[in-house]
Amino acid sequence: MTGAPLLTIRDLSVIWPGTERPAVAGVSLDLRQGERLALIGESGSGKSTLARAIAGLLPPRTRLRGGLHWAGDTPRLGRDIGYVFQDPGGSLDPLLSIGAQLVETLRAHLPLDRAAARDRAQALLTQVRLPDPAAALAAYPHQFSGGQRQRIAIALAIAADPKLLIADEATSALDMLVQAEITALLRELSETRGMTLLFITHDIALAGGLADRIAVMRDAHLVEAGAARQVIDAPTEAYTRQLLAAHMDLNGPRLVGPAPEAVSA
Ligand SMILES: Nc1ncnc2c1ncn2[C@@H]1O[C@H](COP(=O)(O)OP(=O)(O)OP(=O)(O)O)[C@@H](O)[C@H]1O
Repeated sequence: MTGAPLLTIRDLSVIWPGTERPAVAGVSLDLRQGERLALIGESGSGKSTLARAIAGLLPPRTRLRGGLHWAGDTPRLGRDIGYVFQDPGGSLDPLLSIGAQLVETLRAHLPLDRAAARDRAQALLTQVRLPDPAAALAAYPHQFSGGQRQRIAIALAIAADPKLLIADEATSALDMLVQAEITALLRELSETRGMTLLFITHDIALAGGLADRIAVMRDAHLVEAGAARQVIDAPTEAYTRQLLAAHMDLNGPRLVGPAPEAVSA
């Protein structure tokens, strides 16, 4: 179930340093507590820029207009907001064991001694379904597959129990089977923790299988936002219909339905 607004975005525009054209232009959108919102649109439409604005991850000289209004205190990245990037390498230090990275992150945000942090690290690796979590604590990032590294990056992102997790094309570099597994994991984590999920993808089918609501961006603007089923079954915008048609032609999986793991063969 989704609840009260977590974040209200009003007329937000973002211009990157050294550029003149807004990468996000006049976007208004609400993010509700506990919901899964998919942000879709083609490459360059402004999805990551919007996500970075929400996470406070834009460089200092970025020009920002309009408002981001949080319910409660302004959240801190890493503590209240978790961010998972397309390339898990961006979040993982190749020279540190997985256990050391998780313990460091946990102790930076929570009042835990080393032993308690290590127990919590192992529990997190269990939650993201990494095989043999105890052994994984002593291993290094290069010893894992791309999908496993992404599971570890997700464990790091949720370590401090954030209220919002942003998955920015987090499954795009993975093959289809692993992509479905990671998407199912993100759904499960958001459900069991009551954590809001902002899922960014250019894949409307993936969005439909995961999200409560879908927001569609095109050329820096938000062109459509609504319940996932409504956006997919009865899109109001020609651009959304184009995105759907492009996917239909690929004869892809059903667009709205149970999580991928629950679909019978
Ligand atoms: N670091 C940056 N400096 C300057 N301009 C940027 C930067 N990052 C993105 N942009 C510009 O902002 C616009 C929106 O890009 P953005 O990455 O937000 O789109 P996107 O929809 O997330 O695309 P993709 O799916 O390829 O990541 C593009 O014109 C892009 O060139």
